[in-house]
Amino acid sequence: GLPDAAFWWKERATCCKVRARRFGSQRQLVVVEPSSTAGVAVLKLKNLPVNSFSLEFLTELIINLEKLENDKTFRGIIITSDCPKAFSAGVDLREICGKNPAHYTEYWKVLQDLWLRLYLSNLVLISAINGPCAAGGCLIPLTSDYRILADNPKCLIGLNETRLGISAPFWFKDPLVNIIGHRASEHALQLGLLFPPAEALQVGIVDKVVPKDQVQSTALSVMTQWLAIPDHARQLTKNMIRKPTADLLVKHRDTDIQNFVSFISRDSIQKSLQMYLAKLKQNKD
Ligand SMILES: CCCCCCCCCC/C=C\CC(=O)SCCNC(=O)CCNC(=O)[C@H](O)C(C)(C)COP(=O)(O)OP(=O)(O)OC[C@H]1O[C@@H](n2cnc3c(N)ncnc32)[C@H](O)[C@@H]1OP(=O)(O)O
Repeated sequence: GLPDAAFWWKERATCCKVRARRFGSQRQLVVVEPSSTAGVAVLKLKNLPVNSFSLEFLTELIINLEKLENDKTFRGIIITSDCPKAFSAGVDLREICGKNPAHYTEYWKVLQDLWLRLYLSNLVLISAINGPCAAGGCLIPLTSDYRILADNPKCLIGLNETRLGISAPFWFKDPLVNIIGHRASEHALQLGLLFPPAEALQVGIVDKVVPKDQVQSTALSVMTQWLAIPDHARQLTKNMIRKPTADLLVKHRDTDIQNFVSFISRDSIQKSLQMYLAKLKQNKD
């Protein structure tokens, strides 16, 4: 069972709803549609231009995931992007640059919430990665049960944090190690590698590479295979495999937040994030 996580979810769900009311935005940043396959929802990320994780976007994402988790008609979710430029550009650098410790604390808690909600989901999660996917953006694929990447040279995927002068948190590193192994993670994380599709498949950070126009249909056919397994057996097995990794975050959330806030508040870290953001703005196509 998941008593610790269940407790956190209940408490955090209330916080999310309060936060959602605070934003009161008219923009729909997450679109949920039923698919042609019964019991399967397609969740489209739509925070233009690059699905960077703003606090508002994270909040909307968590609320939608919670609704799907609690709706017994759904057994699986395909997560994809509705932004032509990216699957996700990861953490919105404006959320972790030039703000105060209270803001960093709130932001990190919400990012942890998203990770827990995804990693311990009872539903089958398939990432249909139809665009570039960098750093924090990999949170969704790495917590999914299966990853399909579009075969396009622009569709780079990986944890490139070190290139920004920061380090991926342990709860990004652990799923990566679980998926691609210790040595490959050591290499990929230290060098901040962003893998093009063929290399991503070879190292194992994705399970399948298909032409971009087949990502969605492939996700549906893979989902059908996963849904052929009785839910209770699959869920018990998923939980058995993932619980030790999830427990590390559940048990050390507060320390992790403190570490993040003190790390991100350093002048040297702020400077290198600002430089990276400025470089992104210069390198326009
Ligand atoms: C003791 C230790 C404790 C633990 C410490 C933890 C430390 C922190 C860990 C933080 C965890 C994760 C970090 C991250 O996720 S950082 C984000 C990393 N992301 C990236 O490197 C991707 C950056 N983006 C791109 O490479 C490209 O934008 C793209 C996705 C490939 C798309 O390219 P494009 O040419 O099609 O579009 P582009 O013009 O670049 O972008 C459009 C506009 O979007 C802005 N933008 C892009 N990415 C971000 C972002 N992540 N945050 C904010 N804004 C972003 C970009 O600047 C453009 O804006 P504008 O149009 O110029 O205004």
